[in-house]
Amino acid sequence: MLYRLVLSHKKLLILATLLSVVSALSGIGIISLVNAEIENVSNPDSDVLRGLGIFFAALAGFLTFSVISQYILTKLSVQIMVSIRENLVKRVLSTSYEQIERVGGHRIFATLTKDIESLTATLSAVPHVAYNLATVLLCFAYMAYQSWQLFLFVGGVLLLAMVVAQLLMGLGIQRFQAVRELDDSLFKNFRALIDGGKELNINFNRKRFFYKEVVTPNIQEIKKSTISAHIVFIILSNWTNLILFLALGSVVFMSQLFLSGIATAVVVSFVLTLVYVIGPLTVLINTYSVVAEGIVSSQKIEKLQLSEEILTDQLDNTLNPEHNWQTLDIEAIEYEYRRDDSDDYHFSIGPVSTQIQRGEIVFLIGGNGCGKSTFAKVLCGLYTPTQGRIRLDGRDAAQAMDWYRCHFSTIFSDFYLFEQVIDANGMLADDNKIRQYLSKLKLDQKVTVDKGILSTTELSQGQKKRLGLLLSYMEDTPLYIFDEWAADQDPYFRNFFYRELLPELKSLGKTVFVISHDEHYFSLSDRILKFEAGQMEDVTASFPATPPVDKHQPVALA
Ligand SMILES: Nc1ncnc2c1ncn2[C@@H]1O[C@H](COP(=O)(O)OP(=O)(O)OP(=O)(O)O)[C@@H](O)[C@H]1O
Repeated sequence: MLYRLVLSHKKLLILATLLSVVSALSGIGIISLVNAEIENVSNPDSDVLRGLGIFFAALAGFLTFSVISQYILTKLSVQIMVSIRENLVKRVLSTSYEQIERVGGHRIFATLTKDIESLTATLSAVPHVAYNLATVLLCFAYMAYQSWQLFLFVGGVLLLAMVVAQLLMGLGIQRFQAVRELDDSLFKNFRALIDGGKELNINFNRKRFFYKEVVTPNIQEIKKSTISAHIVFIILSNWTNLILFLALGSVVFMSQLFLSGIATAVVVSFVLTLVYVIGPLTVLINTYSVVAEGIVSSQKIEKLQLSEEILTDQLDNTLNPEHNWQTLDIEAIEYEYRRDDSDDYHFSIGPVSTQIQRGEIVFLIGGNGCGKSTFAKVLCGLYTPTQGRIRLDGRDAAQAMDWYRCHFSTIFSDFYLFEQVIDANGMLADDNKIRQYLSKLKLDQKVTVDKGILSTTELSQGQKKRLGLLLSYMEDTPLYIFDEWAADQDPYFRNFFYRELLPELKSLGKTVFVISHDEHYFSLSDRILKFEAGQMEDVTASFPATPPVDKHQPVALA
């Protein structure tokens, strides 16, 4: 991923690197000028003013090209950072719900925070790496030009440094990988800290246990692993510094011992260039650990198996469902939760076959854990059937999954309430219409709306579900799935749901799947599908369609 991102900005990168080379050349020009002028110090005939003029021209060139190249490279690193963020969000949006559920929300969250941060730091270092690498390489080229024999010697010493550095880098990456795995557990614990706030607050012993036995060991382990990873890079950095000083001293001593014919000016020039190169080399070495963390993050992102196929173009258009569909064929569908090696138990449903007509109210019933919600998730396309297929008016859902899914509006038990109310065209919905439904659902005293944005979603569980219903209404899809919607409602709204809402949706030609344990209302449905241990049976005939007498008055629809 790192590589792909850098490549996608290659034009700007090449331009900035070329400018870096020019700026580094100016730096070397200054050194060679100073070097030449050292020889003129004791020469009374030298043209000092000319030398000074060239010196200032080189300084101006150095400053101009350095500033321009670093400006372009910094701009580039910001662009790359924006690309990483957009790319990851699009990849998560393009990934199936099934895969996200399998990977675990905490891992995705860790990637969206931790890995984005590491990758951004790594890619922000690219400009500095390009600039300093260009300087280092040009300095080496300059040294080789001055004396290839002396350069061969310095090159040999630096090669030794690089081999050791490579080994240390591999070890450092391994240790950062271990830290990154521990970060996933930390994010899981952070999630428990927030989501389990009630339980932790009420039970002191659980709070103590969570802190002492769960979070603290996790944090301590991360501390140990992080230090052990950084030690590698500290050794690496000091090793390279040592080698540089070794090269510096060796140039002086080796030239005396083995290259006695070499001019003092060449040795001085080597020393000056090596001293100059220490700065850029130190910057390069210091970015090692940042680059290592970026590599680990990049590998981690690949492991999540997020979708590669990004919805770039599709996100510019809205999808329109077929409101006048007639039949939904469910043909021998089966679904099996992917086996976890550590888990002996796994659940599967099916084969399930049935045909649903437009405008039917279908109840999905059965005991806890028998597969109703699993079936509903397959039905609306959140899960891909492991066998069988679903056809809407003959069109295979698997061939146009996004289009198929947009026919459904769902409220599952772990639903999320967005503050933005979206209409059938995917635009912010009309305030007057929203207010009408807020009043109908008796939420107008609690929630207001302004330009399609709700004032709050902080409500009681039952109220939240009513607000969820409002969002579903406004989406105006042809099919609805309500997973035990009425379970949290008082008798008034439960009655409203079964006796007013469902008939109203039916009269509009909507098809509604209702997961319910409210036996009292089963007879209000057109079809009843009963689940038992993942198997489905049509039991409509067992529930005669005679509405029971209810003591609660139906709610008057606005
Ligand atoms: N994400 C998952 N991964 C693995 N197994 C799961 C997952 N979600 C549910 N299951 C298993 O599938 C089985 C059926 O769950 P499902 O939620 O479909 O039941 P249900 O009929 O809707 O139950 P309830 O009435 O309690 O809501 C359960 O035994 C559960 O352990």
